[in-house]
Amino acid sequence: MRTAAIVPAAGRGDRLGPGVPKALRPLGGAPLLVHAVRALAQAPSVELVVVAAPVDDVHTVERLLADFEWGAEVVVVAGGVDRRQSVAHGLAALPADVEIVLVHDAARPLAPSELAEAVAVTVRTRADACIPVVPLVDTVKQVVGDQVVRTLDRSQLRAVQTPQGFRRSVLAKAHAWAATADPAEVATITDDASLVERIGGCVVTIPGAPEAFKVTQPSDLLLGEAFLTRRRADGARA
Ligand SMILES: Nc1ccn([C@@H]2O[C@H](COP(=O)(O)OP(=O)(O)OP(=O)(O)O)[C@@H](O)[C@H]2O)c(=O)n1
Ligand SMILES: C[C@](O)(CO)[C@H](O)COP(=O)(O)O
Repeated sequence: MRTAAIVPAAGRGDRLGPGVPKALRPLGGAPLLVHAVRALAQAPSVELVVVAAPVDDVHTVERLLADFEWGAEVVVVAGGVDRRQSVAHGLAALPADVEIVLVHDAARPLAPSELAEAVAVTVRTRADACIPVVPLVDTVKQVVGDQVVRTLDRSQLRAVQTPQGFRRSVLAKAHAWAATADPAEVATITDDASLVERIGGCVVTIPGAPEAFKVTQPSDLLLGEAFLTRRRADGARA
């Protein structure tokens, strides 16, 4: 089954602070987007990577990505006004013969290619949709204003990462629902798996990876540099 990956990369990175769009900010000497595309292209199942770039930066991103040998076809499309629409633009650009789709944030640059492959294999062999998850390490409370309403049972909660994987038909149906549903409801939905849940689809989980953390605020770049330093040291020893 032909597998492709969509990389939503059109966000501004407001929480990271002023600067170029987040996907183009450097980590260990290369833009976040380059790390993310490299990991996907190195996953054996992935034959095509579609990047949804900021509308004003499509040509910049095309030129940036053309400088590398990827081992998979890489194409760039214009992103949308939010993450969901960027993924929808990527979906619209997929060739008809793609049957499995990974969706992976450019903002998770260090997710291992082994994780992408594990997600793809899970969808190929036993699921309509698969997401990597990690347990919560903090106690979690529901709060209104500054008042605690209740403490949640964290043993049943998981933090969700990307790449998320889907049968293409299921992801397309979920996005078609979102395109016609109440915009207020859709605006509360923050990942593709939630869209699939919303149409009654079954989503399975596999263990995520610490390296698949999301770069959201400035301290996350420090964490990323530390992971890269360790990765390079491990590579030099091997
Ligand atoms: N219109 C948008 C908004 C977000 N994204 C992508 O969705 C992923 C997850 O979004 P997030 O981490 O929230 O990125 P930003 O929207 O850039 O961050 P912020 O909310 O701080 O501006 C990122 O890879 C981002 O580039 C996208 O493709 N198109
Ligand atoms: C898709 C995601 O990374 C899964 O955890 C997350 O929902 C993106 O959230 P953001 O607020 O758009 O960064």
